[in-house]
Amino acid sequence: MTDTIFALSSGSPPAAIGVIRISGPNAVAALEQLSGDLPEARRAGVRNLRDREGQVLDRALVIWFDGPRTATGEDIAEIHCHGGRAVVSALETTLSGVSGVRKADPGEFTRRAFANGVIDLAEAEGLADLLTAETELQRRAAQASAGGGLSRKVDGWRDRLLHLSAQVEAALDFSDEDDVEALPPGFAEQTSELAQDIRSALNAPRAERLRDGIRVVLGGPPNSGKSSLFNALLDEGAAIVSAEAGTTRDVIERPIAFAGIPFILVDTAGLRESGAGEIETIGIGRAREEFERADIVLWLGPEGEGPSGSLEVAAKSDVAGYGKDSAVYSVSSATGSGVADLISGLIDRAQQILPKPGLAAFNQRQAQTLAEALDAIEGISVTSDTLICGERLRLARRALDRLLGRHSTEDVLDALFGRFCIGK
Ligand SMILES: Nc1nc2c(ncn2[C@@H]2O[C@H](COP(=O)(O)OP(=O)(O)OP(=O)(O)O)[C@@H](O)[C@H]2O)c(=O)[nH]1
Ligand SMILES: [K+]
Ligand SMILES: [Mg+2]
Repeated sequence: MTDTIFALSSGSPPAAIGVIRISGPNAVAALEQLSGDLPEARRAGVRNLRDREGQVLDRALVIWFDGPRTATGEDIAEIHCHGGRAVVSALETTLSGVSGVRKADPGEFTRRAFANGVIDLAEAEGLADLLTAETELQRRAAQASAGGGLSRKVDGWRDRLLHLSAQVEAALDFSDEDDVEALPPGFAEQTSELAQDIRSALNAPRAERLRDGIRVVLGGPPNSGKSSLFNALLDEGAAIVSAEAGTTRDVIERPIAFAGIPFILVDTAGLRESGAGEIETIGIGRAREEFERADIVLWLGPEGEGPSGSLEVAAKSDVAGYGKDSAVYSVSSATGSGVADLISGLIDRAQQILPKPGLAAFNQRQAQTLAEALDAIEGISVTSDTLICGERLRLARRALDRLLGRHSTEDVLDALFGRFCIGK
């Protein structure tokens, strides 16, 4: 029989309330051992919870849900107790003493939900992202995946593949009669439309872009005002600023959200050909590496001398700076003027790079399986052998099934569910 698992699903104690979740065949019996009797299913009730000696451990709200119409697909019981460390620990000890009941591994509740078909793999991934979401944009994208938006899209493609397969089957059935395996008119078009839809989804930004944030690297010669601008954008004194050329020698990065969009600001050592000491020279090498990794480079140096594609910023606008004609942004970290405009500019750029707000975006793993599906579909042409068409459609469908976790391997599952904390 399946183990019954439990865990503190709320934040770590001490807290006002602690929620202990129990899931599995013995969940309801385990709760009843502590509470003596139970309210009706799906109705909350207040009960004294006792240990095996009959000592009252806490007076708490209890509720239970009969499976399979639950979050895990199993029977679930919940204890909403006082969130003190000792209260929670006494209840956990008592629960551990109930036979067939043990503490849950990280992500085990969600893994059961997946195993019992309550959610598919794409929804589980969305849920993992939702729990780690730190900005509004991350939350909305994760919500869309967790809510099944992405799965519905993939299911739609899968239905279209099934429809195409049916046409191939029909063509094969008739083929002995006149030796012509004619695919119906429209087959080629439907196939290429489907390929086009999947291709455009693949060309859209990946979900990881949202998770990792947009990397904005500040570059320029020593003393061009990079660290000062870095601090002004962060609104804190994270980086050392001084009149001495070569103040910043290492790469400093800080995450920040503008308009709910996650950014990583990166301050670098000023670039110079000579006069730099050993440590600064290493820093300059690192700065150049950062330019390669950057999504956006803000160039504070002389016009046209920055890495290609960088945004020209005229810094120190309160005093004579480089006086760049082509500077898109003119800022003064000393007075703050132009900083808000620069931030809006960063937001605009980020929106072009990131998935559209509220739309579920495919992550790297999902994109990989989508690319396999696309590859199989692209190999189909009207001139191909009908049997080969059928096989390719089947391969494409298998890839989409893997995306949704219908044929997932243990390592994929371990990697995903390991991302969850205990209690989820
Ligand atoms: N007036 C004025 N001075 C500024 C402004 N920004 C920076 N400075 C001054 O310029 C000098 C260099 O500033 P930093 O921010 O350290 O320059 P940096 O580019 O980080 O320099 P390195 O780390 O050495 O490469 C300091 O004395 C700052 O006070 C500004 O907007 N206006
Ligand atoms: K400096
Ligand atoms: Mg600096």
